[in-house]
Amino acid sequence: MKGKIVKLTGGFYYIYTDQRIYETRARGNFRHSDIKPVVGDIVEFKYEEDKLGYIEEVYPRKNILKRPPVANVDQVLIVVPTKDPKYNLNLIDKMIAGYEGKVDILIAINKYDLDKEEAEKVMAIYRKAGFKTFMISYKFDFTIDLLRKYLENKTTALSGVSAAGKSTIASHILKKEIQVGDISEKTRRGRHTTRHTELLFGENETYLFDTPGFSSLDLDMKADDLKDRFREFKEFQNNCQFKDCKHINEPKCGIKDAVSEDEIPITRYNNYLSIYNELKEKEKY
Ligand SMILES: Nc1nc2c(ncn2[C@@H]2O[C@H](COP(=O)(O)OP(=O)(O)OP(=O)(O)O)[C@@H](O)[C@H]2O)c(=O)[nH]1
Ligand SMILES: [Zn+2]
Repeated sequence: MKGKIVKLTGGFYYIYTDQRIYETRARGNFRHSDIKPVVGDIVEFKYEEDKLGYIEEVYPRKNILKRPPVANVDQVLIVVPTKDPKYNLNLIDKMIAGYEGKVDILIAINKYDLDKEEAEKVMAIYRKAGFKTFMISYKFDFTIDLLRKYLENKTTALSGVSAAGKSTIASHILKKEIQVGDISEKTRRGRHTTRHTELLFGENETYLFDTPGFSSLDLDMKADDLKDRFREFKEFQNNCQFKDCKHINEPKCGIKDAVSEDEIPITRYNNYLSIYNELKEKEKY
């Protein structure tokens, strides 16, 4: 049978086909190959009534993301919490660099009810950098209604730190109940955390991957390629004196000029430098 993996938990895959979910274990070809089925994969599987099924084959993927580990995605929605926990722009820019060129990116500044001014500040940075950016809160329906339009007829992976509000957003977008965490006042950490990735769906062909949060990220790329993962650099790089300008120490750099003229957000440029250095450091070993 052919179906789509909608959930992976405890070594079992849950496969959806013909209005039914089948439980299987990954087996066969996979044991010794480096293809590991992930949520979102279209697979061929065997199943007999009252027996655990198994996956035989993974169909070619449109794409696959490392973080979160999902396949066949149209876009990612990066969820940035305004507060509780406060956003980390360095991590956001790293996430963006990881996705850029692979999959479309949307950004949602969440929990803006907690500090509207702060949320507007962050939104301005990403709008200026050229991203479709939303300011949302489940407390204001119209913000969710607007976002929903951009998620219809698409498969979207939610991505963001723990307690950013991914499950809350999924639940309001899909108008379904999904267990979400309480912020524990003491630790400021989400108490219920999503531990597995699951593909959820709602009206108008809206598919969402709710995924576990993460707090750090290892980028898999060369430091010298990082500049191509900052989309707003493109417009200004022709002003650089050197064709292979890294926009760091070179004289007459179009990117540095754009930063000082406030055409490129300074936080984006500073994070470019720090991620660049981190990648260079890794290349030494
Ligand atoms: N004030 C406010 N709180 C929110 C908002 N969205 C989510 N929260 C709260 O933030 C906490 C964490 O939300 P979750 O939806 O569990 O976060 P998550 O990103 O799914 O977290 P993980 O599953 O751990 O990755 C919960 O207590 C939510 O009620 C919002 O728009 N405003
Ligand atoms: Zn330059």
